[in-house]
Amino acid sequence: MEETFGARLRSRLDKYGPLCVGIDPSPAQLLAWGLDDSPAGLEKFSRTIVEEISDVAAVVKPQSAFYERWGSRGVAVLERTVRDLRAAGPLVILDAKRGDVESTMIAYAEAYLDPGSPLAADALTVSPYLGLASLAPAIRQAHTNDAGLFILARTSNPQAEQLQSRVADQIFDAVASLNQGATPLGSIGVVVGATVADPAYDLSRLNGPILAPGLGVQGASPSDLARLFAGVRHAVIPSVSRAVTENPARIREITLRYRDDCAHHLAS
Ligand SMILES: O=C(O)c1cc(=O)[nH]c(=O)n1[C@@H]1O[C@H](COP(=O)(O)O)[C@@H](O)[C@H]1O
Repeated sequence: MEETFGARLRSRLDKYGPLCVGIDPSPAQLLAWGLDDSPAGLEKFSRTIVEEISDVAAVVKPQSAFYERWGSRGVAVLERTVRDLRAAGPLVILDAKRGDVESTMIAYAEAYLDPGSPLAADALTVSPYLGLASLAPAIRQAHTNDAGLFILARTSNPQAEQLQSRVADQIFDAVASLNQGATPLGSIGVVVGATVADPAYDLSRLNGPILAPGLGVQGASPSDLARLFAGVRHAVIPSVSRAVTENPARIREITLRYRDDCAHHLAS
């Protein structure tokens, strides 16, 4: 039997330090690199990041939207990127934020979490806004395939608070019960933005990973992590995309700097 996603994540974070590098090949990023906004540009951007950081980043998170812009040619680049990353070592969280009625959720779960799928990743971001129970097929698929999920709970964008603050605790309760008894870490994670001013949530019950995007361009810095995630620092995966990848000549250097800064601020 393979190790669970939570176990693989625990050992990768322990070995490489707490950081997820996001691959977000937006038109602006491609332009900054002097690349065409085209599938060939996506390919060069993605391949360069895979080569620069696979041996130093615990986790990598490609953003599906930027590949989907190019239809099947973009998705083909995403497939290669996910496959190359997994072969090189990092765990891959595919950021597609899927969520739908149960029957459709079965298909999303197969598309991203079945090891036989061309887009199979280690974990997927999912949205709970069709009801936590609608995510059941993805949870089943994750458990069957030793994969993981990251459920949006309190996202990094300023528009999120009014809606999400009403339901975030329900999501944390559900995730806590899904991860009960898992060692060394559950495979069902949550997303809590590093930009959140005062979360006031008890995250210690989760027994699962916390993906924390929002570092860099969205305004959070590694020093925010310690206060925000006091008591659960060992389970945090800080995530940064544009701030690490905007200059192709400095990807590795800036990745190492973020990684070491995050490790410093998350040391318990
Ligand atoms: O699920 C995510 O990764 C995510 C959740 C969230 O709350 N906020 C957030 O920014 N993200 C994603 O993380 C990335 C952030 O990119 P940067 O702002 O360039 O670091 C984007 O791909 C977002 O879609």
